[in-house]
Amino acid sequence: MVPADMFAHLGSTIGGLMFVWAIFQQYFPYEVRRHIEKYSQRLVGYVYPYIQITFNEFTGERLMRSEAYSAIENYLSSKSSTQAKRLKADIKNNQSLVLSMDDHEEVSDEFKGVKVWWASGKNISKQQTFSYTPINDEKRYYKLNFHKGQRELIIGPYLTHVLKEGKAIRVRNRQRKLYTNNGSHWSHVVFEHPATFKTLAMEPEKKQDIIDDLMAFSKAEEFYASIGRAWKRGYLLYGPPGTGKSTMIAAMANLLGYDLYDLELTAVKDNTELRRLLIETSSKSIIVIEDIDCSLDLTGQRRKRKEKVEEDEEKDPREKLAKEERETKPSQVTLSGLLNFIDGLWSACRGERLIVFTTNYVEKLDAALIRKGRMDKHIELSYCNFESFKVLARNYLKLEAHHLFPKIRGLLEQTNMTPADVAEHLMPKSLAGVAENCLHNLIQALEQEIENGKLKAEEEGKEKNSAAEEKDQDSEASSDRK
Ligand SMILES: Nc1ncnc2c1ncn2[C@@H]1O[C@H](COP(=O)(O)OP(=O)(O)OP(=O)(O)O)[C@@H](O)[C@H]1O
Ligand SMILES: [Mg+2]
Repeated sequence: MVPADMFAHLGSTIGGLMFVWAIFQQYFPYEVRRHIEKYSQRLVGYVYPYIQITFNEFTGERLMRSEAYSAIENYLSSKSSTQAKRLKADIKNNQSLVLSMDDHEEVSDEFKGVKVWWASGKNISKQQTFSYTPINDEKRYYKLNFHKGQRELIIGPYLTHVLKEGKAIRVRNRQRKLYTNNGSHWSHVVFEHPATFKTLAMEPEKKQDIIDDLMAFSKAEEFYASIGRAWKRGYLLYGPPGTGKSTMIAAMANLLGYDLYDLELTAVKDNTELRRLLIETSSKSIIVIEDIDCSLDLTGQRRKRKEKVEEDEEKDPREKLAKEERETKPSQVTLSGLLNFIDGLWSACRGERLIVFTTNYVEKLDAALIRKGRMDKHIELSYCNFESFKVLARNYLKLEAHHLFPKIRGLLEQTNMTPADVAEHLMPKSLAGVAENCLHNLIQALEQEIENGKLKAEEEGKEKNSAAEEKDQDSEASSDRK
């Protein structure tokens, strides 16, 4: 047969088939057609060894976006970017580019040595509706294909794994927020502090210990549930101003991917308001109360009460706290209110919460406030030592070692300078700032500090001497009078 004839033949065959199909559709009763489709699918089912699950984007009345669908989308995004040939790009949360596979793409995945395939697709519904706003009538879905021998593994553990991982990815990618309370309401801004534990200047072992503690906490949901405790942990950060307390809180939030709630106690009217604010905090958050010693003179309040109620010391401490609460003015947050919330309130709330207190004067704080169980971990941030200096030099000057380091080490041991001050001197003063100049600046400043320290000590010594002399003279005079 010549090619032209062949095409003519093929054309007429196709035409014939289409004609038969049209007749079939039009004249075969619906019932018969349905039966034929049903049995042909069953027949395919006997020979075709794969199982298919469909996850639609919208479930129910198309109002709710399926949680499973978005979890799968997140889960597949990393696989799509390496496997799929056609990708869709989108910027989510104003943050990073998120890639997902385009319609009718397929990617494979492996779970415990079993291979599965994911395909994306869409149905376009032909329904005609009239509306002022255009309705997107595309219904997207993901289809999961796997061998029927693996049914149990895939439907059980694998799908659980996909959904859990997908949700975790969403949490990691979400945009985090910094909340501050404006009276009794939280308002928020996007949290984008760049601090990390890597750039935080402190002794490496101490730093690692804190990181381990945080990571263990964030993974300990089951443990906390099993011992019957609320999933929370309290940190107390203390040290002089400029030693990195606020910086460390930002680093914690960045490490764990938590939101930050900066609670300004002085702006809270009373305990009811405090309770409302705390209940409104979401899970995966760090609640920060800065300068706890300055907030509302909490310690003073308690001490005064203590003196008053000294006589009924043997009574139940809970009663004492309640009494104290009654006695204080209604327009104030009390220490007992705060303690109660830290202790008990969150048992009723799901999800993990860190609560961080900072102070410059740990010795001023009431022992009840910082006992273990309330503040589980006490972290001291202190003056800059050589280990911390090395971190700063690495951050600011990209220096690992330098011939001036030993000298700086010696000077740091003789004086107290905060990391904030050291960092200030390592800041290049001009764009062309040379590392060596910065180090010289620092050395100068340190020597100046040491000099100042000596002068101060001398003066204090003199004052002491003269005071002692005066005292001597006074006592001599009084003994003379006698
Ligand atoms: N340990 C540190 N590591 C890195 N940078 C630090 C450190 N300590 C201080 N800094 C720098 O100094 C600045 C001030 O530090 P920060 O605000 O964290 O101090 P603070 O301890 O919270 O002080 P305050 O008690 O006054 O609130 C920060 O911007 C940071 O750049
Ligand atoms: Mg601070």
